[in-house]
Amino acid sequence: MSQSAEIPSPDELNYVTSCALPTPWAQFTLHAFVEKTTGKEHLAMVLGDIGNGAPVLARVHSECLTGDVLFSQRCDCGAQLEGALKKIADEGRGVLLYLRQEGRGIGLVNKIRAYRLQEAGADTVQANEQLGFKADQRTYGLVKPMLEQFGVTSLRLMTNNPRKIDAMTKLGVEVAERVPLLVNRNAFNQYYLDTKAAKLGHMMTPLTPAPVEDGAL
Ligand SMILES: Nc1nc2c(ncn2[C@@H]2O[C@H](COP(=O)(O)OP(=O)(O)OP(=O)(O)O)[C@@H](O)[C@H]2O)c(=O)[nH]1
Ligand SMILES: [Zn+2]
Repeated sequence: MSQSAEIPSPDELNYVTSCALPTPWAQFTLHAFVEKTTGKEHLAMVLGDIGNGAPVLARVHSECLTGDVLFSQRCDCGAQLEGALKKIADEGRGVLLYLRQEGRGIGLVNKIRAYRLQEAGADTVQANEQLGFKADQRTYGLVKPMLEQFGVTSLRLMTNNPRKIDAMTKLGVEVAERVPLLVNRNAFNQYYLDTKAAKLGHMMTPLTPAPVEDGAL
């Protein structure tokens, strides 16, 4: 399980350009970056004044073509993407980084291989390992220079993944608050979500409100 957070040298990432991106929930600005060594195109969707120093509502989202685009119910990615954009729109301020590390870093075709192994009985971690990969091959080093582009140093991070929070901290990006993103648990993904909680440490229990003291109401 590697989530190393090496900071790439500044010349590994090019900021290229931006455009308006109207969505059903708000009009974002879409910013394009290119990773020099791989040619991978990474994106940032920005809403409001995020460079004013206050912690920014943020989602660091890893690509999941099957969930984000093809409506797959095998995972929670598409619903998390939509939920995060809606939350940012509700607040009128925030950023979503869309990182092109499909399949926890193993790529789309290998993820489909992994799904086939899961249909034969492996869980999501075992399937990666049977293919010769670590459970999670992602890195988050690009997050720092992407956020620096917008003057952002502190996040209210929408995630259930404690290792993502650790990775941000190691990069020198403050996580001022974790905002849970619990969406779309269904019959097709409950084993996957339970495996993430059991083996990858995801926090899948809803935060309960603090108990109300007697006489407080
Ligand atoms: N290898 C593999 N990758 C998967 C599988 N299901 C989803 N993914 C990928 O996992 C990534 C999303 O990882 P998650 O652990 O769901 O989410 P996370 O971003 O780490 O955590 P959250 O912030 O709580 O959503 C995306 O890149 C998906 O393509 C699977 O069964 N096998
Ligand atoms: Zn997914």
